Amino acid sequence: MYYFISEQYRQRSMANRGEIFPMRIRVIGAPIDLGADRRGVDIGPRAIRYAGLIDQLHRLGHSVNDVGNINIPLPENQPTGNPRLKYLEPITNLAVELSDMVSDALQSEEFPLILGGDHSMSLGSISGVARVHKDVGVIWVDAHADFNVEGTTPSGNIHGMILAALAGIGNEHLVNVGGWAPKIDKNKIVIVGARDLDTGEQELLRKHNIHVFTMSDLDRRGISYVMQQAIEIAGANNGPIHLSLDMDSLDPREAPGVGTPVRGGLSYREAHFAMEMIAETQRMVSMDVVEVNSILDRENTTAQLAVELTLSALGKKIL
Ligand SMILES: NC(=[NH2+])NCCC[C@H](N)C(=O)O
Ligand SMILES: [Mn+2]
Ligand SMILES: [Mn+2]
Repeated sequence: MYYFISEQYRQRSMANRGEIFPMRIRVIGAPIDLGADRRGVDIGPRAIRYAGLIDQLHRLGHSVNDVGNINIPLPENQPTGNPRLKYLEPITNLAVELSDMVSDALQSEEFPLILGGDHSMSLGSISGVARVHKDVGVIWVDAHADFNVEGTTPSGNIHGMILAALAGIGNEHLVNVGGWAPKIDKNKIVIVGARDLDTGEQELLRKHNIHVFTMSDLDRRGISYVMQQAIEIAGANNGPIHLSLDMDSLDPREAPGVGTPVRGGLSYREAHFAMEMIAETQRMVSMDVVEVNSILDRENTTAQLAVELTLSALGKKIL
């Protein structure tokens, strides 16, 4: 079975050598940092644009509609609320707004590219995609699983709970954002690059049989095998795929500008190849790039890498 699919990919990528599939891309900035402890991811969308995102997408042959950033309230002006679910209210408010923006982009036949911000913004982006593509699967590339709930979180930071919420697990306000749940079929969720899971989170992942490819799996099987499997699971029956790229999936030597760095991550080439494989499928319908923390970054390196990886995911090839 998987030989058949890999043969298909091979032929498709051969056929497209040197050409890209031109798309209309709608760029949406979600400079939220309420889901994480470290201030600095709120500059992420600006840093990614500054690193040349729009211009390079144009050069690749795409057309781009950059609608700017969503307004996010400052943490200083917000009550923290429940310490196990910090800033729940403004985070769910943003999710509703972003969800509308993302489904609107898709209805206008534009590809939503959402720039974070911390990973809590994916509650909105993925809800918006799932409203239009009911069968969408998610490839979550991350050092973390973001599968905590109120009772397992070590930090109270909601960015560590978002994937569980999308699968219908956790606090009802997070789970039912927009008035419906679950957003994603948990059998179509795949985590790639995991290496820092909390104890209660591990139990939840096992209990719900979530597909997780850890860094050990990657060492054992290689990025090509892992991504092939990830694409088959998230994109079952040739279905649509959403990619959520947390920049802390990369090794901190490549991506120092993230709030929660963990050693032993994806290499530069592994990350690019993963993106290239997703591009080859031509089934990605939307993408998030999150957790670029400019205060911790070195000369915008992480934002530049975010741009490079986005280009690979959107069709850039070496030859
Ligand atoms: N999107 C992220 N960077 N998440 C980090 C989560 C870290 C930790 N597991 C927590 O729940 O607090
Ligand atoms: Mn994350
Ligand atoms: Mn992470």
